Amino acid sequence: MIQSDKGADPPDKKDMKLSTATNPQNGLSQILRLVLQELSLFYSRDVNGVCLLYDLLHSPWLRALLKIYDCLQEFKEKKLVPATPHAQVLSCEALLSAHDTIAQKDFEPLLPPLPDNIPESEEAMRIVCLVKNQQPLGATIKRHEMTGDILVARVIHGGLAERSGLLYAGDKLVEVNGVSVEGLDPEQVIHILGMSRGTIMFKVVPVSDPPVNSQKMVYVRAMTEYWPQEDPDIPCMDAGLPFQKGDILQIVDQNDALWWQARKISDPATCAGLVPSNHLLKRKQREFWWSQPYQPHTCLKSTLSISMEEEDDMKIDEKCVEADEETFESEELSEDKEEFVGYGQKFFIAGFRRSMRLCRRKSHLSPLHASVCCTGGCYSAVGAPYEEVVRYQRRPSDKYRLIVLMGPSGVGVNELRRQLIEFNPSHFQSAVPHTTRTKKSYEMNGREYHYVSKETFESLIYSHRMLEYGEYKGHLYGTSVDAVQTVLVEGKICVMDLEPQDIQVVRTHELKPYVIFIKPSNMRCMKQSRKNAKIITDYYVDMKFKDEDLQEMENLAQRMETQFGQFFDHVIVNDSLHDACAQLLSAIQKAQEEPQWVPATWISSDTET
Ligand SMILES: Nc1ncnc2c1ncn2[C@@H]1O[C@H](COP(=O)(O)OP(=O)(O)OP(=O)(O)O)[C@@H](O)[C@H]1O
Repeated sequence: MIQSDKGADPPDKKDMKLSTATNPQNGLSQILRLVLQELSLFYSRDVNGVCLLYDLLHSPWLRALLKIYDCLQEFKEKKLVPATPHAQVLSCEALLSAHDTIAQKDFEPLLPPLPDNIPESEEAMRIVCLVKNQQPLGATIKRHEMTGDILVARVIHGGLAERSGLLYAGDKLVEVNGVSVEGLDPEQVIHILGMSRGTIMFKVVPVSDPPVNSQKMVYVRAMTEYWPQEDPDIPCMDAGLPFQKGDILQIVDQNDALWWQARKISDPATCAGLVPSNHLLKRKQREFWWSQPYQPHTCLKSTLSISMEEEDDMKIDEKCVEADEETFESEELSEDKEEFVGYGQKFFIAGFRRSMRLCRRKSHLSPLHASVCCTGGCYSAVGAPYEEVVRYQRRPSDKYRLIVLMGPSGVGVNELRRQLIEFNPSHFQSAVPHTTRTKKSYEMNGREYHYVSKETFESLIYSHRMLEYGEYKGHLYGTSVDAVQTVLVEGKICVMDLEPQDIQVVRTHELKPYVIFIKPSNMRCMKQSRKNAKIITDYYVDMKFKDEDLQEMENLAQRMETQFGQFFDHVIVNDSLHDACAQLLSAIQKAQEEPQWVPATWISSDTET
């Protein structure tokens, strides 16, 4: 304890030396020495508290501490050198030799030698303990048809069993939690497993050649949907992976010819699930197709172009009858009058002929057209169920990807396209369509249309150079690949609208289309947002949308999504025009600048050329 002692001797000079004996550069000792000197002047005068402070600073423990401090300081300033010149080499060698001694040591338990009289049929067993948590074990079992053995049928990628690295497809199950599975049905074994809590112990006879998955990862786009709950053939319903049209799947295992293992890229953390192989799904599609009542050309094209064409005719008549006074005042659109919507703008925009889409839908389907279109329309019924895809990032030197807009008539495809081009005409452009009708006095070849003969037009169709076309009032109209290429070669983004059944024609490595589906929002919102919008038909302009028109638009949008949803890269709901435009701009930018999934054939074709 440190105490103040008024009767203590006055400070003597020897003590001071102790402090000065320390390194003169040592600031701490120097300060202490000066403080003590100062205090000593007041010591004899017994100024309040001075004795206490003096004794404190003069105490032996403080001086001892200072001594230690000084020694350390001295030691710090000395440069340390190894005891021997080869100390570093020696220490390295010592470390390596320690490592070798430990590494050579056999840590396996010493087992007694095997007895000589083991029967040859005796099988090696493996005991596997898995701790069951919330997730499934990730393995399926089956009974061997001949022997009745219970075997591990497959181990699901990313599941508990696979992560343990101890269970393989083909392993024979002998016991589960000490219960022999001999003679049991797989369902009974599943029941035992279901009742188990915590750690589950399997006794298995390991398969002689554990399967090795050497296949490369493949990514596919699902061209159809699949619901394991509705598939009586799936080996294990719980292990099934449901998917919808357009989902991108990572195929992680194709060892089984019938059932692959896959994961959705939108959900990479989950363990894989069972999906039918390409071959099996194709067979299922075919069986389903044949089981349906006969419908000549079930594709959307036929319903739109033949039956809907007639429906549309009727509806237009009805609309004429039901139209209110305001509508009756609208003028009939003569062929010569403002045929091009493009003329009303600040500058001329090609490819915006009034009712261009309507004319395509209402056109009488020529036999030529019917024969070509059906391949695309019927494709989804029995086409490839999976399409291999790869990530594609457009390089700055590459041409822009073609932007395709599609949606039910009246949803606003043309409005959005027009707004986009008006927003930046030097960046976005439409392709100039072809026609077989004669040029009018105010038109220019290559501006409104490319005016060609019927023979030329038909040869373009037969050589697959027409992306879409239709017949209207005896004339052919359409957009060619070359017209689109002209825009792309100029370094601009070509934006075109297309009927869904023509989609296969544009899906080429040459154009690498990015398809945006424009969708109506719900009826309530549509009624509100289309309050002042006008339907443009080839009979009347300025006719308001009626509830039936909006309902028809919604129904058609649903049919398009059901039948062609797998081809849509992006979906925009056109409720507020301003928001839809903003979304369109951002989607187009992403399509051109960010990596996207595209058919693998588009990229391999690139390398070939
Ligand atoms: N979000 C919207 N809000 C209000 N009106 C809209 C909206 N989108 C489009 N419209 C209007 O709806 C009408 C039909 O649009 P548009 O002509 O673009 O349809 P479309 O999809 O091209 O169909 P079609 O090819 O049959 O003409 C136009 O008058 C357009 O201005």
